[in-house]
Amino acid sequence: MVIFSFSVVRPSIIVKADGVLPNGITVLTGRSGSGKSTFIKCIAGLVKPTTGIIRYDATTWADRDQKIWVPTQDRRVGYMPQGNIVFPHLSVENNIKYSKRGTSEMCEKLLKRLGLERYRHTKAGQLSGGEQQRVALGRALFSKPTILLLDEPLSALDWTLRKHVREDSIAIIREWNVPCIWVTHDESEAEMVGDRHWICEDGTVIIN
Ligand SMILES: Nc1ncnc2c1ncn2[C@@H]1O[C@H](COP(=O)(O)OP(=O)(O)OP(=O)(O)O)[C@@H](O)[C@H]1O
Repeated sequence: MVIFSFSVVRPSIIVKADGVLPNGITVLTGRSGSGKSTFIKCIAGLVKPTTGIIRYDATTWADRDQKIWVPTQDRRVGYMPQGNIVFPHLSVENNIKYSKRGTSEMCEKLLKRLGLERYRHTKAGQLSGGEQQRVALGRALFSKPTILLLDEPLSALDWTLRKHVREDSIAIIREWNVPCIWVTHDESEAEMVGDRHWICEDGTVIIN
């Protein structure tokens, strides 16, 4: 279980969060610039909080007072950033195996579950947007991460693809039973995706 109580001071905003991430899918919404990405980057180990702590079960990932900082590669988080989500010149299989943390068996299972078996040797850049999204999800799930952090996972897709990829992604996340934060600024998506809904308002993550 991830427990956090931290702040990040930015020139434009102070991002603050205090809570516990439960199992299931937690949707995080909020206006552009409200601090959503900064929040999940702190959990992922990509941004250092200015003050406070982040713990995963008995392990401290960050503690500013004690000067503890566990880098992202040692947290085993599945992080899917906004924007360019695949390595276009690598094959689908090598994209999924990029972290080298999982097993070949795990990769096979993901290729099958994500409907990507026939593309395993295809360069990821040659796939459609929805297929690339599934490759990125596979990469994030490879090695069964402790938590999954998805930053606007459907934003690159057109409306017709969104529904399909959204439903597929939710089903796979639930099957893999990994706690997930799903960031979106689309309110209708928020209603359809999560078990609970957190809101980021002017930097403060409001936990329900
Ligand atoms: N590395 C950085 N250095 C300084 N300021 C930053 C940095 N990263 C983000 N910020 C600022 O912090 C604020 C919050 O940014 P963040 O990306 O977390 O917002 P967001 O809610 O995810 O926005 P969006 O929905 O547009 O992606 C913004 O004002 C942004 O300009």
